Amino acid sequence: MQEAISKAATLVEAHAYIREFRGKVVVVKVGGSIMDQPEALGNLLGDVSFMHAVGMRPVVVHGGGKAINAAMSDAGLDAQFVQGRRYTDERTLAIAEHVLINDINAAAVGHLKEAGTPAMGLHSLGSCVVFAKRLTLRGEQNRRIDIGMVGEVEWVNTELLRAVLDAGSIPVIAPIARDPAGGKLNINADSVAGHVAGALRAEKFVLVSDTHGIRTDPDSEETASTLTRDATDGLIRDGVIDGGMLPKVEAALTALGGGCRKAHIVDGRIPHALLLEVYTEAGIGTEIVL
Ligand SMILES: Nc1ncnc2c1ncn2[C@@H]1O[C@H](COP(=O)(O)OP(=O)(O)O)[C@@H](O)[C@H]1O
Ligand SMILES: CC(=O)N[C@@H](CCC(=O)OP(=O)(O)O)C(=O)O
Repeated sequence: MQEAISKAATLVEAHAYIREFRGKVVVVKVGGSIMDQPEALGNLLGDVSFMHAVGMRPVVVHGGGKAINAAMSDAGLDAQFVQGRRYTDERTLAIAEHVLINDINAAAVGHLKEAGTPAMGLHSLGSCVVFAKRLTLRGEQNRRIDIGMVGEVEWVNTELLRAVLDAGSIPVIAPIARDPAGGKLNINADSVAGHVAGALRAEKFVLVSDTHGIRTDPDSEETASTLTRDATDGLIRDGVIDGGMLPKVEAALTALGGGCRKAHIVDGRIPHALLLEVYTEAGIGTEIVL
């Protein structure tokens, strides 16, 4: 009986948030890191379906870095990353596009549809909503680093995204962009998601990854519940935030700078991490604030 009563209390707690967030856009970035667990993607998209059912307007942006690594290894190619971005030559781009769109995007749309939720894949092999120019990274002494066919977002087609949302469907975006000449560029999925969240002025931007949040100490697993831009700058300088966390922090700041209200990094290995973040008082993970 006590268990049943506490379930009802959870529903009552969620009710206030359901009302607050009805009609609001939430951009959910699903990291490739959680796709190792066979059930994880389906479970997470089950939560996204729940959000849709209670009136939010979710937009999904997915990665797939680990699956691209595996496909590159099968093709005899070594994966190389610079500042969290994959060095991308023509063969790598073709592999990334295939894995991201034919495998992961199709699976994500399939999971949502199976859960009875309308969803539409938006990507470079169909209706693309992300347009980019070539990214130049800077290294020591401001030296230019060429990482090949990698893009930085210039423009997001919010009109098409809003049309899909208005039709009651969930846009599912893969991180390959088109450039002005009609070519294609590989983009880190966090960066795509940050620009989408900013351009849509989303209520929330949730990056779902394989860490409890952002570690603030190299010798401990402890993570911060909130971090300011200045604090993240310091942690990047000290090397505590590095690798795959760099584009996440940058994406959160891009989203907030564009007018998104809140940005969080949560652990997709925790069941229902997304629902805990959005619909309970406690929240989880790390919130980044300006
Ligand atoms: N300060 C930090 N706190 C947490 N994770 C960090 C930090 N710095 C680097 N990382 C790394 O970032 C990884 C998440 O990035 P990534 O592997 O690209 O995930 P995803 O596939 O979800 O985008 C973590 O697993 C961790 O190894
Ligand atoms: C340029 C670049 O790095 N693109 C990424 C796109 C996928 C991605 O970002 O996947 P995760 O979210 O799983 O890391 C890549 O090729 O891995």
